[in-house]
Amino acid sequence: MTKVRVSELAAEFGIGADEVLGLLRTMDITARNPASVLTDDQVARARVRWEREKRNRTEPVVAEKAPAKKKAVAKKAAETTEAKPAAKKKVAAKKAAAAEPEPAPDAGADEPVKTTRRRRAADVQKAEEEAAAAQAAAEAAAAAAEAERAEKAAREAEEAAKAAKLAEEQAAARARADEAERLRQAELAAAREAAQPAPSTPAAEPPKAAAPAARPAAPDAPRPRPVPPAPPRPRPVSGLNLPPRPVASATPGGGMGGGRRDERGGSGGRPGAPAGSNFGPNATPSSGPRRGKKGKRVDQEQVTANISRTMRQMGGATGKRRGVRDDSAAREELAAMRAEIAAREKVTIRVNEFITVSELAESLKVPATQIVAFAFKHLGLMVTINQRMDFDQIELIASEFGYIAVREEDYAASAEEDEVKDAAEDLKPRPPVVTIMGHVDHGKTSLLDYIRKATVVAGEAGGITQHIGAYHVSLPDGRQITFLDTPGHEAFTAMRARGAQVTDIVVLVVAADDAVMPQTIEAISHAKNAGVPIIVAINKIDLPTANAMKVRQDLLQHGVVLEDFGGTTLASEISAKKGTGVKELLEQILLQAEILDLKANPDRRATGSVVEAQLDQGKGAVATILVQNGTLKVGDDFICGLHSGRVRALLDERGKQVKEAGPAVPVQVLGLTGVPMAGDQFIVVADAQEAREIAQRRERLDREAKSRRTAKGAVSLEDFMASAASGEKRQLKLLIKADQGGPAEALADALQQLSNEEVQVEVVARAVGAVTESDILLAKASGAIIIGFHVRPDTKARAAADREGVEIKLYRIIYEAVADVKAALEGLLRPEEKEVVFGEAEVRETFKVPKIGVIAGCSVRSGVINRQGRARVIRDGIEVYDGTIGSLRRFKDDVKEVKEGYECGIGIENFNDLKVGDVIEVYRTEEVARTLQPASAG
Ligand SMILES: Nc1nc2c(ncn2[C@@H]2O[C@H](COP(=O)(O)OP(=O)(O)OP(=O)(O)O)[C@@H](O)[C@H]2O)c(=O)[nH]1
Repeated sequence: MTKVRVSELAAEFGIGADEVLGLLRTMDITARNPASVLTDDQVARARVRWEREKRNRTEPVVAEKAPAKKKAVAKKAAETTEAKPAAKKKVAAKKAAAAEPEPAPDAGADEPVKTTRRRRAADVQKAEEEAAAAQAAAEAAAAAAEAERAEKAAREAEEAAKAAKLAEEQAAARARADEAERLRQAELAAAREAAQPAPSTPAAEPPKAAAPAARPAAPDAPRPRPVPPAPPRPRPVSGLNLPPRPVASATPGGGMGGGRRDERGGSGGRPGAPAGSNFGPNATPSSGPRRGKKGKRVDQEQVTANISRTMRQMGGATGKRRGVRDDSAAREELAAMRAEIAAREKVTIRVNEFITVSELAESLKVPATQIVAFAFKHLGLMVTINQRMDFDQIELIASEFGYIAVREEDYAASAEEDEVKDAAEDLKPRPPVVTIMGHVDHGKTSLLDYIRKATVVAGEAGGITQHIGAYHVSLPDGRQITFLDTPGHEAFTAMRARGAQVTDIVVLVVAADDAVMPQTIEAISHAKNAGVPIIVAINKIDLPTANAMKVRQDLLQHGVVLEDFGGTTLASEISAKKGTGVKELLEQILLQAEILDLKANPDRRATGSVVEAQLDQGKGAVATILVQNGTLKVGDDFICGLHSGRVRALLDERGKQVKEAGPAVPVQVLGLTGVPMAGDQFIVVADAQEAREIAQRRERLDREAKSRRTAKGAVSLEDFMASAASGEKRQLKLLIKADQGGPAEALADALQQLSNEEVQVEVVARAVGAVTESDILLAKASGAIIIGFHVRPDTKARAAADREGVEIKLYRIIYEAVADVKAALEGLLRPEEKEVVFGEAEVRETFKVPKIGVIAGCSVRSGVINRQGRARVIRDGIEVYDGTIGSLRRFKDDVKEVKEGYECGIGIENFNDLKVGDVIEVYRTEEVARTLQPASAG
């Protein structure tokens, strides 16, 4: 970890250390003084925040320029009218007042004005009352003359408009739209003014803060007599928080600007366009229900709505007198806007939050390595190619590469379902939902297993037998906790990526004989980003090398302040192996849950999230749903991701049928029309027809979104050869998985060295472990081929590879892998040896048979175990032996084959190290004549 002090960060940002300390405070990062040392994670977060802060700071500056310009225009208009008869001057002053942007505190209001405003604040109430009285009295007197005056004022306003013509021409098309609206407001204001009493009352005196633009028109010019110094703006309007009409007239483009003001970095911005739409009280309302917190993202609908509103406004303001000229102005305006939208569309990328670096790279059409380098250099973030990023980071990176990132909702799910708010009295306490995270081998699985076994209530038939991705346990006192049985951050982020925030508490497992490791840090930042409290489980304290204090101190370095150090994070010292301290850990979880005051309403239609889903040969599509609110019952119609259905049956984690499941209870749901994705929302609806319609709509939206994405197809070595033969310069991307780190590196090096001027080998990722589904997805996204060395794909990965068309090449000798890739590079691929897997059996028990060796009592998981085939033994996804079957028996009989679902005894020739849990895969190899396939498109 590099040490970065606050003062160094301040120097890097070019601001004071105090300011950095302030920034850190807003991010809940404790740093006492400029010499305080920050962790890498904190530095990275501070950089991201500062980048955002910097942008926010620069935007108002740009915005302020426009008001200044407007002010000048208004002043000019006022000055022009100054020379004209006095009656006109009044209108000009009025107009100038109307044209003056709202002197919002951030719009650069000068200090005296502020002081005046403060001084007057106390008088406001009184003045208001007086003004109201005066206005009421005057209204009666002025009513008769009102119509005549209004007409006159309208004529004057037209004159004023002519006077402002010069200014209008200088302004851009947008300014013209503003002007039209301003004119309309001027007419209204003039009419209103006509109804006001002529003499100034204390209340009628315009406050300087409210109408500063009136001043340039008034000060030195001798006031022409016939017209009394009529108040440009009546005080009641400005003094109170009433809808500030004249100010509103100053920024009719606020709405327009709302849709256009995202021109960060100047993209698409036109000179003279009033960028000032992000100031003034009406700027925000006019920007509509914008998603996201910053309100500066492009919103196509918003822009379109603004165009039509501008058209309406222009039509309303022009009337017959200005019809012809403004019609063409409107057309011009519209054409300019359309061009602008089209230009912006070109640099707009639509992304789902939490897309991976490689997906982002694909959208930005740059190599992923550039993004990795940029994130490291400028944001201080160490990202890997398949790491997911949050929207702020995506937005920053996209803007660096000249794109505007727009958040794309998955299937606009929320808009469709009516959000029923629960009354406080309907809410009842619910169990907490816990996810266990931590570094590899720190003991997550062991802890989950121990809890699962230890907390099974005595007498519960069979205990927890099914792995359904989640289970809930009852403590002796009846309190319950739900555990998501998918340890690791991937499941957590994958669910968050789809908008499902199901976890209430994260248990962070750190091995006491190790230290805080990269994945521990990652887990901390995942939990913090999601705003989920952490409980630390310091594991393996039974080991003599355990040093719990070191773990505590390490965690402090990473912003996790345990209770012992005066923080709020709870921690337990446990041994997942022996069960020591696990009870205390569960107590802490329940304590934390009490603090969180978790509640849900069980008496409503259920909503939940998909934890896991798969296609079961017997049951069809099956999904584990964690009910988040309401109660799910058999027979309920529902919509789930892109699918709909009716609950046919509900199964709990013991495989038992249940009739219903309440909040925070996980259940397996049967009756889906398709397999949803983890994190998909599950919503019970009143009407089956409605569910089907929503599902169809979502499917269409999903298809559209998919086709928008520039998906790259999967490649195979054959494809690569074909294109190599056609003479294209190509890149062969590889994803390497090996049983150990050393061979992975060695293989990567050896393969990369095959690159030459015409062809290049790029290793997109190398890692240790079995080939998993996420490897397939990464390979698909980056157009890579998977090279497995001494590892096997699991069943899910194999299915995914078939589905996605990703090629997996498995090797046991580095030389063979290198030779194959080399042959592919040279366009000389040897006939392919294709492997056909007959079936898989899982070892349930082992027996030592004298003179024969170890026989494994197995259950055939899939396919057929065939005596003729070769057998390989797989332990934890890693191949440990490859040989032939020595004996295959069912009961006492030797058999040729055993089918799925049956039990049998298997002996492997010359291999006695079979263990419970091993998988025996039986296969045969075939030599297949190589065919060149056309490149498949995604
Ligand atoms: N001595 C001791 N060993 C433990 C304890 N908890 C886990 N282990 C061992 O640590 C190793 C890793 O434990 P796992 O539970 O598989 O760790 P994990 O974090 O789930 O690992 P991954 O699934 O690979 O991420 C296993 O060999 C466990 O037996 C413990 O409390 N004490």
